[in-house]
Amino acid sequence: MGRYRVRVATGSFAFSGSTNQVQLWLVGQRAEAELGMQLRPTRGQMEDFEVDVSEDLGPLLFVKLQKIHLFLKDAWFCNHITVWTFEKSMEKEIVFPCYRWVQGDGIICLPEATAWTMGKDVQGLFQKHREEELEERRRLYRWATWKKGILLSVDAKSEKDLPLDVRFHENKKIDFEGTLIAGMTEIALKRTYTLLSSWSSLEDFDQIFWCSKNTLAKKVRQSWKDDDFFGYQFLNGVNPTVLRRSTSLPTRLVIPPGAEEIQIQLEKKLQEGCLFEADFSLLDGIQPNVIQGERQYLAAPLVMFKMEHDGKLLPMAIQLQPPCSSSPVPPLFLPSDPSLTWLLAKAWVKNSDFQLHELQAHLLKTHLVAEVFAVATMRCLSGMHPIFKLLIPHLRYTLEINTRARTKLISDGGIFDQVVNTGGGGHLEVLRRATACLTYRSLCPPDDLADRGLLGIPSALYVHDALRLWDIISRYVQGIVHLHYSEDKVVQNDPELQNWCREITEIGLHGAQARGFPVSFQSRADLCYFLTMCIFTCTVQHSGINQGQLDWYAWVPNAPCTMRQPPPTTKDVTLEMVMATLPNIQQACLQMTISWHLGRFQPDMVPLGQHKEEYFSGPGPKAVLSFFQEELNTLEKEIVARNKNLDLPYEYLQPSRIENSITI
Ligand SMILES: CC/C=C\C/C=C\C/C=C\C/C=C\C/C=C\CCCCCC(=O)O
Ligand SMILES: [Fe+2]
Repeated sequence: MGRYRVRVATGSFAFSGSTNQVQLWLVGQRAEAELGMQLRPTRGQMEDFEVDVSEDLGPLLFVKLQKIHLFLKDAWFCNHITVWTFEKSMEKEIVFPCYRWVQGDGIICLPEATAWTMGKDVQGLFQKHREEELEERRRLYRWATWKKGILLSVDAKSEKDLPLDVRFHENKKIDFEGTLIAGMTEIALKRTYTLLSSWSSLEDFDQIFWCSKNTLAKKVRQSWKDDDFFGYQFLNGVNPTVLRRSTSLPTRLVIPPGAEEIQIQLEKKLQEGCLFEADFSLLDGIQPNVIQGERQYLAAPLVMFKMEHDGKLLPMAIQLQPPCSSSPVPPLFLPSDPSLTWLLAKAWVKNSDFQLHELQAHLLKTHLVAEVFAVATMRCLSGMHPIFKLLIPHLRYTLEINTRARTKLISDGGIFDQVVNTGGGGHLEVLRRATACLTYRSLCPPDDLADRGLLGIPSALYVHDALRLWDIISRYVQGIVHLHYSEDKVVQNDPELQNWCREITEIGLHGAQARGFPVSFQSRADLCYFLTMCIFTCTVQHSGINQGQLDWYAWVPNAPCTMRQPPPTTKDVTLEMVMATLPNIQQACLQMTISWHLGRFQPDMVPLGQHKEEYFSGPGPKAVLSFFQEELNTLEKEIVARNKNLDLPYEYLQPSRIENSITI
């Protein structure tokens, strides 16, 4: 009974509006009313109207909507519906978030925005809605085993099989596909340009080093041979995930006869606590690719580093293959070796680092893990659930980019098969091995960085920024969790949440409880830690691992995607051997293009914490989000100020450059 003002907000990106008409209902605790109006939602518009309702609806619970079409079904992207009621001359605003496509002619039911756990709904007002919603979502988002031994993924053969709500919007799709076409055109031009020229010296890589490069890439081209630049990359480059402080000399480090001096030096550095290692044993025994009939080669190196007083990390020794009883002790390559020998040994390390970076750190530990969070969230948490509202902005576009990776990047005949030496199946085995040793601790920087002995190193900029961001995210998460869970018991008694946790660990992560992942949450603290890890992985960690592809991989000799000759077993290395080993022109061009495609700034990127969707209602969650944004802003300023004094600014974890979800 009374007058209602209704506002319908339509999305602003291409095709958000609809030529179809929309019918609305208001559903209250006592009755529901069909609003005798039909509107045609216009892109980017708020459409307001007032209606008089003769029945007493009671407190509003839902808005229902249905799209009516005559001929053409024209999807509509609804942002939200807002209703104002007038009671005792007081105006009350009630928001019904949608942020979804309204398709077909089914009726969609939008509950009011207040986040409710099931336990809070003592009258069971929303129970039926939640059950139906989750039943529908479980039908739409199904788990699939893409390859045995790898994390489960969403069931979609191509991006076209995905529900429209998780597809790229038109602008993102055009940008993604357009850039690929531009990249392929660039390769064709480079191939023509290099057709008649030789490919016999390192400087010949300059012939393709145009387009797809930037300031840092040019610096890499200048400095890639320097030992301190090589070491720097293990702290603050595209892959800061392999380095660890040594607590003893690695057992695989067998010292060959005549190299006893290096053992003394290593032991000294170990005593001083400044010996570090990067071990690529995970690659040992992986079958290398065969590209266009030519066998490629792989190594599984170990690099020992020392840290100088000024924070520089310098390589001391490189062993390219682990010792094996049937072969002579592998040589140790040293900075004192002939310059080309040492350079080739470092190039082998960087090729191995490329594999672990892209497959373990990037694909598995950000993209695929985030996909598990996304599928479990869609299957287990109602849109009314506070944790759904918290996480959903951090899951945008992840299912589509991962589906594209499975069809174009790591697929049969995909980019890995075409130009990477783990391609042709080895890359899947690396993913399997990395999955088998994926631990919860390794996804949580306070644990991971402590385990790797990397705390308290002033020159470790990734470490510094990652820990700051972890703390900021954890305060944000705590703010939201404490608003909705008054005590640990409420966490324990939340069936949707507990089911979500179990589905992630037992199903999506493939039985990861033995590796420390929880199967239930016993306290608010447990829950906050896990959610901090989820958001950190989907935002900070991915940005730290993804953006540098453009900078560090454009100059191909710095991180070759494949190696065409076996690793050296002696110190006699010639330029011919180096050039015959590094990628050929075609491989190098494709590496540059794909690195640019994946690492460049995304035009539609949403920075961390800056999403515009308002899933929550009320002042509490708004204040928590504002505080999060303030803290990010303060960190932004600190990082900018710090970077001003550095030769090589570390910008990947500057909050304005961190994307709110994994979209590329
Ligand atoms: C030379 C290869 C360089 C880097 C790529 C390696 C790993 C990246 C890891 C995750 C990226 C995730 C998703 C990317 C999705 C699709 C890429 C599409 C490439 C398509 C090329 C094409 O032929 O269409
Ligand atoms: Fe990525």
